[in-house]
Amino acid sequence: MNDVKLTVLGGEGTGKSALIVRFLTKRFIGEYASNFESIYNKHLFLEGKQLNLEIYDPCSQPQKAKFSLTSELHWADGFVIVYDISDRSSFAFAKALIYRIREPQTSHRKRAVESAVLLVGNKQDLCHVREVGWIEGHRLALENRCQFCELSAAEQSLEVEMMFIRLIRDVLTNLKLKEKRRYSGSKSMAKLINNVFGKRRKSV
Ligand SMILES: Nc1nc2c(ncn2[C@@H]2O[C@H](COP(=O)(O)OP(=O)(O)OP(=O)(O)O)[C@@H](O)[C@H]2O)c(=O)[nH]1
Repeated sequence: MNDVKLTVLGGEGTGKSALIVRFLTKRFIGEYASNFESIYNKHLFLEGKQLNLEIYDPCSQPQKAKFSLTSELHWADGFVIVYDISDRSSFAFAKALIYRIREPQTSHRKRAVESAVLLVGNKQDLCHVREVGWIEGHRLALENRCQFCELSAAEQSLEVEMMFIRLIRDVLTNLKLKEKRRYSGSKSMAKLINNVFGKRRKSV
């Protein structure tokens, strides 16, 4: 069984818990406890594989969230970065998070392949008080090799599900790529050893 680990990050009150709960239960409750962190588990069958999905919902710690994040960055295979389309400051925060994830020393220290990231503009039902345009979100995502969508955890169950599935598919593609690189890496090492020692043996 493949393990897929996702972390949902974003500013305070952007709807991180609402999105996770919507995905897991198809329900929108309205108010969610925000003073403790949780890891949710779900078994999924996708692309012919049984998956053990873990979703980490950190409690809101705005100071910490901005620049430390070290354990989250090492734990997760993929990130959902959430902002609220009716709150510009949450977009600035999402931008800082994306830059942190894409910092060269973060993305290359441990990883052969970049983490999958999906930027979400939540609360689309509040578009009458919109402060962040669709194009801004799209551009930020494009410039940082992220997927992008706008949706409403409050009103759209299917879209929320499709958003998570999209990210999980990206994570699976990355895992395959990593496996392929590891395999071709060990193959070229074997070839190198064979060239060096094989040739020597012939000339003795
Ligand atoms: N209108 C609207 N409200 C939403 C939506 N999603 C979440 N909310 C509301 O936004 C508030 C915050 O939602 P949460 O899911 O607790 O947000 P959070 O990011 O987990 O919050 P913290 O953990 O405190 O940072 C709640 O009152 C939700 O009901 C949405 O799509 N539309």
